Amino acid sequence: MADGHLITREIGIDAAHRIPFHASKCCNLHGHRYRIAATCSGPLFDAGEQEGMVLDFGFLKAEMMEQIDAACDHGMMIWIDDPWIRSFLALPESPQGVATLEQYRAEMRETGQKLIMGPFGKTLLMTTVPTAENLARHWFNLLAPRVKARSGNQATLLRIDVWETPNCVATYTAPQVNGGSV
Ligand SMILES: Nc1nc2c(c(=O)[nH]1)N=C([C@H](O)[C@H](O)COP(=O)(O)OP(=O)(O)OP(=O)(O)O)CN2
Repeated sequence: MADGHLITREIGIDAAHRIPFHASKCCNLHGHRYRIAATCSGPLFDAGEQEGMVLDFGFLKAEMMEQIDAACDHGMMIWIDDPWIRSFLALPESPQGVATLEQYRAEMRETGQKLIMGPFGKTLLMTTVPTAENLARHWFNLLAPRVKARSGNQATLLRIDVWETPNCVATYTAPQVNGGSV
């Protein structure tokens, strides 16, 4: 970690989700005010508009809004294998319904998500159950290359913190911070 500098930017979104196999209330479709914080490290720019910065907070916000807010705010985040998926998407139990789901799955392979306007409005289909842990890892994977690109490869996304309630936070950290190999 170069020079000891860390920066953190936070955004908030309102979104609905459900945890299908949760034994208690969380299997119901319900909403949260999520708080999401992205922390980056890197050397300080020594010239130009970002002189003295790891990465302009404005650039980090713009990327978080594009990657997270645009896809999720005031929408539903639904697991593509949720047992209720056909109801959420109003898909018939027919070969055509099965084909539509297969098509979505194929389109989700690269990014782990697909945004659609479904019968209930903005719907983000996800390849994992939308727990706070999975959301933290998913958003980390989307943002990490954007942080690199915005900083000319100088800054590194270190962690994403996702508060599902004011009292519950899940954190995903970069592999080297976890002690694994990069
Ligand atoms: N490790 C995780 N545990 C739970 C998750 C999760 O994503 N990761 N999610 C849920 C539910 O979505 C639920 O909405 C939150 O659960 P809970 O903390 O029980 O909800 P409260 O309303 O009681 O939260 P307060 O902070 O006390 O208001 C469940 N578990």
